[in-house]
Amino acid sequence: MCRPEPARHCGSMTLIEVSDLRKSYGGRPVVDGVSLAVEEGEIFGVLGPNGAGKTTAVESILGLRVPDSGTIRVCGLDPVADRARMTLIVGAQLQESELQGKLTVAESLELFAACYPRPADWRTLAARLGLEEKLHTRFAQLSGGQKQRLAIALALIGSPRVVVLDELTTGLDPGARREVWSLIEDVRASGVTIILVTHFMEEAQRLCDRVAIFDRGRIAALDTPSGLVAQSASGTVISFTPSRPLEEDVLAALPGIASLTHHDGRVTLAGTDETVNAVISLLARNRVSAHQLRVTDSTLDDAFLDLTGAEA
Ligand SMILES: Nc1ncnc2c1ncn2[C@@H]1O[C@H](COP(=O)(O)OP(=O)(O)OP(=O)(O)O)[C@@H](O)[C@H]1O
Repeated sequence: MCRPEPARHCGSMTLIEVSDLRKSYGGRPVVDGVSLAVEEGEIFGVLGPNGAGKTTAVESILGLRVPDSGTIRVCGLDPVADRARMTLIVGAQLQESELQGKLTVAESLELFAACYPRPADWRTLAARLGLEEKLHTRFAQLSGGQKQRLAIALALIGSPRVVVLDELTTGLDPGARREVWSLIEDVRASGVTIILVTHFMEEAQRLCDRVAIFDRGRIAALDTPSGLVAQSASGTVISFTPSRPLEEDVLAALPGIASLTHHDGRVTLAGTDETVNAVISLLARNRVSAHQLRVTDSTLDDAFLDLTGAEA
């Protein structure tokens, strides 16, 4: 069995291996041949539009759903056949986790700690997650952010080697979301491998070492956040209002150009760095000045949109 190891060894060892995973509901494939590998110590992001199969895939990795076919190994264990040993290695915060409303934070932590042979010290964990002041508050009285912190604490109580966080920050205000992000970074720094299912591009960009973009049950792309952005068809966008009109066919022939639009006298071109340089030379050659010149790089949002056709 894998033993917990405190240091971060990103890329040193494959901890989770999924090969050709398939799952259908009512004859409709919702996970359709997914293969991926998660390395020890990384934060692996799972993104995708609603219904793309993210939760089905992740809950299959946890052994909570039985795949139709394919293989999954977590630290060498089969999540379904080795369910008991899996629970000692993997912690999870799942979508819409709810606790009995009358349980206090301390009671919940104590109760969950009692389920594991080598639990983390729940008081230390509560302090680390900023729940010290709330130990005697009932679950029903906690704010959304405090409930999420408790969910992270409960996912970590068994000293897991891998933790799965599904839509951890949905429903949180931007301040609470940022606080949870730094908690996740602390958890990663302590050597825990994290699978993070999220709808927030900023969250994925900030936290994830690699991201799999799911679309209709398949992985549409798998790369680092910056690798995905580089794959985006939008590339670099330059927009400006020229002091006098430029010839359409000259603009359309610029190197690396992916798209050209005009709106209210404003020209917008998507392309590459080469396109931007060519636009600047063209303007200079023709003694045309550019008002409100803006150059922006595409973001993970653009990559998501290009790859799935859906708004993040
Ligand atoms: N137990 C089930 N029975 C029938 N259909 C299901 C079941 N679980 C999921 N589905 C269907 O499978 C598809 C994928 O669902 P899943 O929850 O895995 O998607 P998701 O990518 O996590 O979506 P979201 O971002 O909305 O959480 C959806 O169309 C869903 O309705």
